[in-house]
Amino acid sequence: MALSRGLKHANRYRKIVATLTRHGFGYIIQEVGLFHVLSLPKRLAADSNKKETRSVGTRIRHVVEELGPTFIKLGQMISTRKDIFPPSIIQELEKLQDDVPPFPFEKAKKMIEEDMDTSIDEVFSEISEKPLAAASIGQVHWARLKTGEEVAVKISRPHIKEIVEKDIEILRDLARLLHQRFTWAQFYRLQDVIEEFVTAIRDEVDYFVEARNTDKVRKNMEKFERVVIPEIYEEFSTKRILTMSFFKGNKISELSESRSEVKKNALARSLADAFLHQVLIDGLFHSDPHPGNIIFLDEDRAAMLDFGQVGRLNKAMRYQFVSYVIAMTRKKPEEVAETIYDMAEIPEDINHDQFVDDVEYLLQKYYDRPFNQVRFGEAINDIFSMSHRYQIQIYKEYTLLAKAIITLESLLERLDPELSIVEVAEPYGKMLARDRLNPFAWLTKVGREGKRQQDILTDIPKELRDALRQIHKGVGIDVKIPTLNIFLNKMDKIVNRISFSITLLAFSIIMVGLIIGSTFGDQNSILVQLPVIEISFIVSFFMFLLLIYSILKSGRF
Ligand SMILES: Nc1ncnc2c1ncn2[C@@H]1O[C@H](COP(=O)(O)OP(=O)(O)OP(=O)(O)O)[C@@H](O)[C@H]1O
Repeated sequence: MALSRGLKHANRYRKIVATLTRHGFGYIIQEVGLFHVLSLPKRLAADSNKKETRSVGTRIRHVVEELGPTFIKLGQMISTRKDIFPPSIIQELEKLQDDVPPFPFEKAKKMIEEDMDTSIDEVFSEISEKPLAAASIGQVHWARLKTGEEVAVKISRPHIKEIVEKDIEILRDLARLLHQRFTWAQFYRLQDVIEEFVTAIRDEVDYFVEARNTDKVRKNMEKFERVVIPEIYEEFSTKRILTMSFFKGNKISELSESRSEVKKNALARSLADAFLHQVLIDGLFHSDPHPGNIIFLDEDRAAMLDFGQVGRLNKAMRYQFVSYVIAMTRKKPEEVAETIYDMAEIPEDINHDQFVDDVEYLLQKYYDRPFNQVRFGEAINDIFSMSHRYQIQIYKEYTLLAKAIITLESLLERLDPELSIVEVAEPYGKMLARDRLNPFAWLTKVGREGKRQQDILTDIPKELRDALRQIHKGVGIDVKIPTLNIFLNKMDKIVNRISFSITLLAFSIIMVGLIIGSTFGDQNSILVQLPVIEISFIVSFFMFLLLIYSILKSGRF
């Protein structure tokens, strides 16, 4: 299969192989047999044995820089996987910039006219020929709509989709070959990394995805006055063109002199607040809040840009993550390990005791410091990286979140070094815990589940009863069964009793919820509320057992 694809994209393959070889990775190409398959010149094979003095990280960076957008994006993604890759490689890949030379305005104009099916003057009354920024996937131009609004127009690089798709095929082949031949490729889960990357980059080259994400986040954040999200102009957006409201303001580097400490502190808090709301309440968050994606507007407002890549966490995952954070702040290694198990795929033969020891060792680093003085993202990530050594595969939603927290924290630190993201998170964590305890949420859930069980329990026997009644009446069958009537009546009773027990169970759970909800209410910190959740389940469970016991004991079944 690799061979046919190799031939299909032979030129691109040759370019990739030649670049890898030039930077000292020829031995890998030789090992997977590509020299032979691509009939590469002998000179390249000779090059592959050259002695290298540069570090592996530097050479990987040079390779991806030379191979263009797809590889630069891959390098950037790898640089965020501190849980998997060694620091020497991460540090080099973090240097990857994607300000690349812009493509000519004429090409941008052509794409706008093709996609809008009209002349550019019909869409914009003004558009700057020089882009505001040019990145590996696209570039951004300032423009004014005919209706007068200022907009930012993001236009993708010509043929970027085709380039990316071709590279994806090659990358998948290479990852598979490497996985077959090298244990390091298995250890770093290269094939999984590539698949994750494929999903991410396909989203990035399709601006409809970014438009949808931006729109959702904007709606979720409507109440936030201090953090704003661009409005998308759908009628002027396509897969290759994204038109959104333009924000005039400063980047963080331009901010330092012009604003007071108080304003900067307020900005830091608003940004942290907005981000944590996205993570813990909405479950849809900006996955890369780096300085280029934040524009500081008037006084104490900021805009968040670029929702090409977002993170998603469902309610259960949000709760898991909060539990993990709480276990860390409590500095309880055993609890941290248990919560990690809920956030990852774990090998069956994991050495639990040793893992807990290692967690404890890492937590030691933070023992003598209050948590508000700890770089929280780094702390989360330290444990994720150590987990990888135990072949624990943390789900990507959490690693993406850890990376986003690290990125945001380093930005916030420049605005307000005293701000603790954990402190800002506490009310949201409480809200999440309270939501779990909320008897009305339980009521809906239990009601829904109870109804489902009841339907199953009543439907199946009903069908059975109907069938038996048909037999009893002798429809189509000539046999009468005298005892069947007694059996059918008994069955009706069983069904009624089961329905009754489910109703009773639902009721008991709701009662426990109400009691606990009203007892603990608001006053307690989330740290106290969590065991309450466990207790409530235990109490419900015992009430259920009691119920079953009393039903059985009554002997009426
Ligand atoms: N709505 C906007 N208002 C003002 N400036 C904007 C807007 N959108 C983008 N920009 C400018 O363009 C730059 C690049 O935008 P954006 O990050 O969305 O592009 P990108 O192609 O996704 O880049 P990257 O791949 O680096 O994330 C921003 O840093 C900002 O300077």
